[in-house]
Amino acid sequence: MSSSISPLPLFEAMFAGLSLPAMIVAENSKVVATNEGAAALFVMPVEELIGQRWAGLDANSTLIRWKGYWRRMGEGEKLTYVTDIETSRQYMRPITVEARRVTGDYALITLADRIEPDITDNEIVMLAKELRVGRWSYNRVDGHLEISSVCRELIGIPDGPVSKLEIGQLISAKMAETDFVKMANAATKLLAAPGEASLDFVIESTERTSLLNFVCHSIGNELHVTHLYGIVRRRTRSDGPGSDELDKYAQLAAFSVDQADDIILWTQPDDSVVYANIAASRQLGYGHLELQEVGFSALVAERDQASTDDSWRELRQHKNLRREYYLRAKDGSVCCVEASVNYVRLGEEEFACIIGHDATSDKLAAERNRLMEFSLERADGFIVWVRNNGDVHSVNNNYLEHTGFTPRQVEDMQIGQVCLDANVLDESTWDQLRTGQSVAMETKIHTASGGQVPVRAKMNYFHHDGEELCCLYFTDISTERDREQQLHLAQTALNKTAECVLWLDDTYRIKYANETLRQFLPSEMNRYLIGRDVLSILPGLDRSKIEAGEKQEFSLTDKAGDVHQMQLGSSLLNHNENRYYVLSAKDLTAGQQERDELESAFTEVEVMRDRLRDENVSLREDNDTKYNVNNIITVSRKYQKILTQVGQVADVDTTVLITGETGTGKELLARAVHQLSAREDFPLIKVNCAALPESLIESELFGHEKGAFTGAINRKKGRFEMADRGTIFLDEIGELPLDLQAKLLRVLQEDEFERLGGETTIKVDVRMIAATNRDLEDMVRKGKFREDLYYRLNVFPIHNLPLRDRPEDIPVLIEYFTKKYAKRQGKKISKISSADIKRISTYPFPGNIRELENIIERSVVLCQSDTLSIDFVRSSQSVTAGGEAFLSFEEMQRRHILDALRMTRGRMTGPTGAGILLEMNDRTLVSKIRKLGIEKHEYLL
Ligand SMILES: Nc1ncnc2c1ncn2[C@@H]1O[C@H](COP(=O)(O)OP(=O)(O)OP(=O)(O)O)[C@@H](O)[C@H]1O
Repeated sequence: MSSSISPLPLFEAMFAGLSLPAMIVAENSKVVATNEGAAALFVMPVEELIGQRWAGLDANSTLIRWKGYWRRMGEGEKLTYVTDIETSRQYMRPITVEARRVTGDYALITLADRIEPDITDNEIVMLAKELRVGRWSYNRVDGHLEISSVCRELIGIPDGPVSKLEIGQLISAKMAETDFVKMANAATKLLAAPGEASLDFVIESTERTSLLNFVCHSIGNELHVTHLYGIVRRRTRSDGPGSDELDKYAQLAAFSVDQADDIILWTQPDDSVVYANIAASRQLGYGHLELQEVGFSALVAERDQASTDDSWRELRQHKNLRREYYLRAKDGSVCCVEASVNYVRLGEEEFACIIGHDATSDKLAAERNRLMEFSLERADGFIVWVRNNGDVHSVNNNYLEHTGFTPRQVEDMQIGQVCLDANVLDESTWDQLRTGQSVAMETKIHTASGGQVPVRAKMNYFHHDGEELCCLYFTDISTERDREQQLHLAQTALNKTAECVLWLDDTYRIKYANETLRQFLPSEMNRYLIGRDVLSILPGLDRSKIEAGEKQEFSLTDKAGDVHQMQLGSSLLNHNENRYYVLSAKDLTAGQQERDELESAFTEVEVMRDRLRDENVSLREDNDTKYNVNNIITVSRKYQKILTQVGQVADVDTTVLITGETGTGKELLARAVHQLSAREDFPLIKVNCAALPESLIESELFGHEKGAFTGAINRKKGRFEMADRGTIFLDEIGELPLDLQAKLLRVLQEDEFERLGGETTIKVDVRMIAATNRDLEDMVRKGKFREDLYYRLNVFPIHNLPLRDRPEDIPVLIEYFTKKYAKRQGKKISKISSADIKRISTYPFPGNIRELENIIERSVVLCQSDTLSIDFVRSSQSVTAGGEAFLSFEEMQRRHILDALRMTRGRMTGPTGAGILLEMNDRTLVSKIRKLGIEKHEYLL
């Protein structure tokens, strides 16, 4: 240091060796001394500076301003301000000035270059930013925490003041639990004693996931750690102790495993868990360290050391296994994990690396799907899924089975080919479906054979795989419709019958009353009829007779006050495990009315006859369907009563006994009962008891086991078994041998029997209808028919009328049979000779409708024109053997048998019977007599 003037001797000593730029300035602002530091700032020698005015060197000052500073310094104030000085190179240099008075006449000015510290600070910040290194420090003594902006950015801490607690919460939310535990452990160690730590962790944010490196130092004195500081930076290629490629891949692998969606667990033969990734910790609800503590056996239900050893043995052998584990989470819930278990050996150590995924929801979904499929394929309904352009998407099996379409045909189908109503799925229906409502309607669906099935359709909307679908669920309502119709017919018949019909329950309360009865009763009584005790309506009735099924007479006063004498019959019905009494009462005083009705029926017949007589009347196009129930043709009012009985009994499971002469249509009635019953969809099995050889009847009815008798080479089902759930029709029941009558009775009573040669008891659910043209009551009296069986069969008797008692049916039957046989024989017959109809109508028809049918069939065969002449001559009794007409073979047999019967006084069988005379087996003769329609009155005259 050098100076020209040295006003103060201390000056040299003060400035010696100081690099701090300084100068002594007098009150007049002249520099009286300075040093090398100051000279360096001004880039000029010390000598040049001395003598210059400070107010001039300070580029922003003037003498006046200097005077002002001087005065303020005189009041003891130290002045600090920033300004610029002009260097010898004429650059302005920013500096910070500190000035204070050192004596009365001088001031000491020290100068600091503002460029260098700013540059250094900025350089550090720039570097930190560039390298993405964040600084942080924590002063434990005063609690001050400082976090640099880079550090905040890397971790995701918002700007502004944050507390330690907030930082802890923020970090734990963004960090995997395993990492957070690692970091907390490191911090605990560093707070206990000075040291350093470096660890990697993953920060997850919505924008990205970053792998960061955290370096921390702690310093302090002998007593405690006072400071923690460190950096946070992004993990880069050159970071960490191993900076080679291997290390990079190891870190990437570790990261991937940690973050994988699959559950990854590494276990060892002692069932310890050495590693669990984030997904495993999260799924099982255990922290990383907790999992290591509890071990694998605590997670797997029913696992003990023996089963662990077995698993390890298997794993060592196969190296890779597929397993399904039910893992128990910390909260007790169980999840199903489908895993691949891999065997890994590192040196001496063995590991099982379990990689699996939570299959609980998959399993539930798969199970639900299986159940859905199962239900759909077994659904009674037909299911069709349709796209919103009308294309069929898919159908269920039931649809294919019932419509007969093949899956291939269905692929190209449109809704219009599925159901009759092509607009069933129009835009407005789709709109309605989209709101979540289901739409229902009745329509018909097409079958592959061109038929149509009436259905009820229910439509529902659903969205599947980005596609709009409508699920149409069709229910077949054809049986429902038929049944409704049948029910309607039966009810109408019941209401139209001339008899009053009542059903009572077993406490004699009225369950049903038909219209005919209601006509008698005053309206207020009608209103409350159902549920009332029958005696309160018909007080004259005798309960005990109802119970015994005996006939009784009582008087009934009608609403007009007229008294009617009624005859009542009753029968007991068992239906659906309930007992009912069916009462029917006939108005005996209504004889006149009946005669009137008969007369009007005759008039009707007369009209019809007239029409036919009216010169070869044309055949009508259709039979009057009003009288056509299951092909039973009649216009007779008397016959209507029989049909009413059929309607009454059809739907109750009662045994029916149909009696009547041969050929009157007993079998037809039996079929009608079956068809109108709920058993209609099951078989009606007919057994002709007269036509079976005696030795085979038993095996026919009840079946036989293999080897039961010679010729029984196979096991065979009997008719009763075949009729299970349906109806068995025992025709000619009067011909059943006595021993079989006993067996039949057992079936009737207990619904069970054994096969011939068999020991197993077979149970069946069969409804029985029996028919006979014999007088069973008479047979009972003569001991030829079991009385108990007779009562059992006679629960609901229907007596069929001979044709001669309903001659009004003859013309319509002729018409019916003519059409039937003309069609069958491919003939065109449009008229019938009216003279012939007149002639034949007086014939007594011992063979009844069958005989008439045969006559018409034969006439149609012989018919050569469009007008039918009835070939009546050959059947007529008026033709004698010696007459011009040649007798038919049948008629000749008939007469021959009649002659034999007359000779034996009607005895058919046995040593003095007609069978011996005719050299015919008794059974064949009986059957023949019946077939030919030979009646008692013909030979017992
Ligand atoms: N009302 C009717 N309408 C049309 N056809 C009838 C009618 N009644 C009977 N038939 C016909 O007459 C023939 C004889 O009827 P069915 O066999 O039912 O009589 P059946 O009384 O059972 O005779 P059998 O006692 O000899 O067994 C059958 O072809 C039947 O179709």
